[in-house]
Amino acid sequence: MFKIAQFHKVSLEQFEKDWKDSFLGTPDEVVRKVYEEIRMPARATRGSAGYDFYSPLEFTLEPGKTIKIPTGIRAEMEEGWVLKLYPRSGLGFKYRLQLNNTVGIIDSDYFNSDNEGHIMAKITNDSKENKVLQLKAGDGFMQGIFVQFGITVDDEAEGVRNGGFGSTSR
Ligand SMILES: O=c1ccn([C@H]2C[C@H](O)[C@@H](COP(=O)(O)OP(=O)(O)OP(=O)(O)O)O2)c(=O)[nH]1
Repeated sequence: MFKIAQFHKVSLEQFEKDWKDSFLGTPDEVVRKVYEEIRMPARATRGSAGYDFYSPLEFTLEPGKTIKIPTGIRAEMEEGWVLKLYPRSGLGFKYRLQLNNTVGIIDSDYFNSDNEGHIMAKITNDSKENKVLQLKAGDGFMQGIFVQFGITVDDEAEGVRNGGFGSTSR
């Protein structure tokens, strides 16, 4: 096993900012309680590849609907590794739960961004059978897998990331 990463919580200040961006008008004390109860991602078994990410809130997602979840989590990892995010298989099977970006790519240098490398999850219930997804706070909804990658022999990338979602072409 390669022990190359560590999950952390983002700061309360960063969490409040990103939470209010998704859920405008949430009272401060509610955001603080959500923050305190954030569960760190964990593997279910010794042989599991995926770290389950747990929902910080209870929510219902009708077919066709989307939600952006600030996870409260940042991932520190060695260079040469990437954290890939996927829906939990069970929810994919039942509800065709999708990440809007199909697979979430968390770069190792996202960790030092101004937003602390706060991992966001945008998910959609893509059920074709009209199934309504209901999750409680603390339920796993997504899994993250650390993967090692290579680069080309003539690679000269030297830029420094700050942020995500198109940040490197801004
Ligand atoms: O589901 C996701 C996917 C990405 N990110 C963050 C981490 C990642 O390091 C950063 C940029 O993601 P990516 O490289 O996939 O985005 P891009 O559209 O190629 O933009 P960039 O130019 O910032 O690389 O956004 C998330 O928080 N959640």
